[in-house]
Amino acid sequence: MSRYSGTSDDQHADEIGREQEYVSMLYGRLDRLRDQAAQRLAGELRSDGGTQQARSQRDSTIAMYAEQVGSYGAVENGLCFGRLDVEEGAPRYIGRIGIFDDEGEYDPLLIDWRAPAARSFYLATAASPDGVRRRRHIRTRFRKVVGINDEVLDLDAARTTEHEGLTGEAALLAAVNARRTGRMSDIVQTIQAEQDRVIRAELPGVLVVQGGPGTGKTAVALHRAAYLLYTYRQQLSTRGVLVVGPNATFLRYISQVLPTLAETGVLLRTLGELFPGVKATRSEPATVAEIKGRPVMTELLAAAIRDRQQVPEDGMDVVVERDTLRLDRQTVLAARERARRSGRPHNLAQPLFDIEIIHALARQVAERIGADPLGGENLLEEADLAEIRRELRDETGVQEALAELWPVLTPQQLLSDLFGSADRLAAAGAGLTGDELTEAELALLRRDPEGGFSPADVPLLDESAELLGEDDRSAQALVERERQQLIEYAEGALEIALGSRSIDLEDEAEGEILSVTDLLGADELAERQETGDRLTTAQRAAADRKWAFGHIIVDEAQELSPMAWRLLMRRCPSRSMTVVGDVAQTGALGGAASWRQALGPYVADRWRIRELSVSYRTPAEIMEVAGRVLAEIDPSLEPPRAVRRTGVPPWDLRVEPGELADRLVELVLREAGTIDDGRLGVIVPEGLATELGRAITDAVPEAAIGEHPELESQVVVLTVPQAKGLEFDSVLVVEPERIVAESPRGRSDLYVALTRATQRLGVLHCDGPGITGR
Ligand SMILES: Nc1ncnc2c1ncn2[C@@H]1O[C@H](COP(=O)(O)OP(=O)(O)OP(=O)(O)O)[C@@H](O)[C@H]1O
Repeated sequence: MSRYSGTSDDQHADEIGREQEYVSMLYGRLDRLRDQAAQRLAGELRSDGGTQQARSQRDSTIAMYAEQVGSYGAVENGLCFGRLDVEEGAPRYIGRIGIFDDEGEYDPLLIDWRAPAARSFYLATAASPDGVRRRRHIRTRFRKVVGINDEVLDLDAARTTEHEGLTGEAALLAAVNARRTGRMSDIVQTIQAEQDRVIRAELPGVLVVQGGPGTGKTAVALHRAAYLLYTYRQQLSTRGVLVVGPNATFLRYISQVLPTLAETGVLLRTLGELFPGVKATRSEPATVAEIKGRPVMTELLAAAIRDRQQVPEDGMDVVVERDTLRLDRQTVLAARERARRSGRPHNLAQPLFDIEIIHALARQVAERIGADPLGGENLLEEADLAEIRRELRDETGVQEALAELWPVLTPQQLLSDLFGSADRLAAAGAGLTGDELTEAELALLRRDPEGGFSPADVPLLDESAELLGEDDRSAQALVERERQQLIEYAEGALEIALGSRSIDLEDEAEGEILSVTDLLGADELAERQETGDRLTTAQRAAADRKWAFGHIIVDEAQELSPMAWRLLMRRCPSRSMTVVGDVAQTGALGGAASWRQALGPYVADRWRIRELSVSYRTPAEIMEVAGRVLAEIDPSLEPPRAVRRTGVPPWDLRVEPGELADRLVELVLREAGTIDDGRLGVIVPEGLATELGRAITDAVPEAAIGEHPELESQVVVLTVPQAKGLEFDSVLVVEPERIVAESPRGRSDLYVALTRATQRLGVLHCDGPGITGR
């Protein structure tokens, strides 16, 4: 399909020289743009805000310039990476951002890779050149052009191609063979056609991107976020984009990609971070997490809430001053029915319950103190009754009774109380059938109330918040009080102003009130307003449980439980989502067996799927080994096609159990020596992680181990759940059979472990036949 143009060394050097001139000119423009933005930012920061409205505008201007300064800095490396020579018109230079000539006709000097005019850079082929004669990849280091690769698109070349379907083959192979750094890089220079179609798919609806390991799902998902923000900026800048990843280590691994694409406003979160105010770090067995992920949990939580709406068998006494009032069972039952019938969530129905109980108690008091000694009607009037009710509300005994019968609950309280008590669990689970949740499973949920929450608790907290209803009356009351204060202030000032001027209040009052409040705006109210305004969309979204995102991207989505999907769907009422994963790599017990099963409850069959078929990470030699494991998981699944061979076959080494640690250390040292400044991943069974980690750090002190290993270290020791989504130049897999035995979905975990290497794979095992065949 393509051919590299044959040029002499001199011609090549000339070409590089010419491109250098152009690229230098672009960097000059970039510097000017950055300086301008920095100056404007400094100017805005120096100016005082003026009116409240002006301050708010100034804040968004400051945020805009600050973002511009940041993104002009972030695109420094590889600013311009491509050039298209077309049949008609001047060559088009393609880069990370768009830059225009600010003199004359305002021509594009550099076209943003996301713009329609850049698209043929990724799609044009010899068979379908789309007006393109030549595609050039420009390689730069810092600001220096260090190489160019040309493809001339003509049909003759199409017949001689080796790697069918690849665009920018030389640049692509250079990228996939490059040493890893411990941080994911962007792929903007070498996006392939099947990936481009995913990245540029339209915004609405749920798009599933299914693909085997190393097919670029994560890379594509992040580039799609950048593309959507560019193309639908208006729509998405106010609602924001959320990217959900499997764990904190993975999010750190991908965190550089969007900034280098000049996008800083995307919120990256694990599922465990999606309930503001809760840090879900508690660990728990996979079996417990699986139970918590089942849809039946909604019923369990609803029952747990109903169980908190108490009706004492024998009624209860309420001590008020020196008197004892009686709440009989019937009265409490009637109050509960009333409150439940309102259909409001628990916390919002509480005031109704409260009113019923207070009325019943007030009637008792009235009967005692207002009874007519002559046997006539009660002597108290409605105003007296109202006073009695007011006083009752302030009584500690009444408040305690109300809190016992119908407590206002936070989601955290509800869950801690439920899981902390066998009795509460039994009461909540009483109405469920054994098919939904067995007694033994229910008992597994029991835990120490101390110790915080686990990631699998987060969807349950969210569900509880929905079922309980958030009692934002106090927040609303505060806002209302502030508003009233503002009006009173303004009215007071207006009176003074009016006293000294004779104007017609009818005509002028409204405008006058505004200007007076403006004058008073430098007080604390305005300050509070200012802090609110300065938050970015991502920050506001992170702090707000009910935030509705404009688009959600879910990576490693196969791991999500049904309860996790419920949470995400709540955060995305528009159902504009990109769901990225591989059902063959599902590790979590409660994860998806199919996309239909995961998404069906929310969008029925209104979702579309795109498949990625080429693995850019895993070389053919390693893919053959991994493919055999995949066939054991499901013979109908096809492994992705590897983009290259490395000529380095994967190997097995059988060792005696007593010498595993020593031999592993030897191999770590050997492998580290073969990959220069690349990265070595050692993937171990969970049960051996501490012991082997210690043996390795004794020999290589800078090796990274533990719960959040530093991926930039040359040697990193991890378990399979930690290694998900990551990659290393060389990988050592230790005791594969133990990895299989230990994990809930054994073979899938082994498949993940075997597909983490970009170059070299070795397997160490104590028993069994080995898995690489060498
Ligand atoms: N078009 C491309 N050009 C250059 N490199 C690419 C391209 N596509 C993918 N890669 C590289 O391939 C590697 C694997 O990509 P990525 O991690 O996105 O795959 P994945 O499908 O998410 O894998 P997994 O399912 O194993 O997590 C990354 O190093 C990525 O940069």
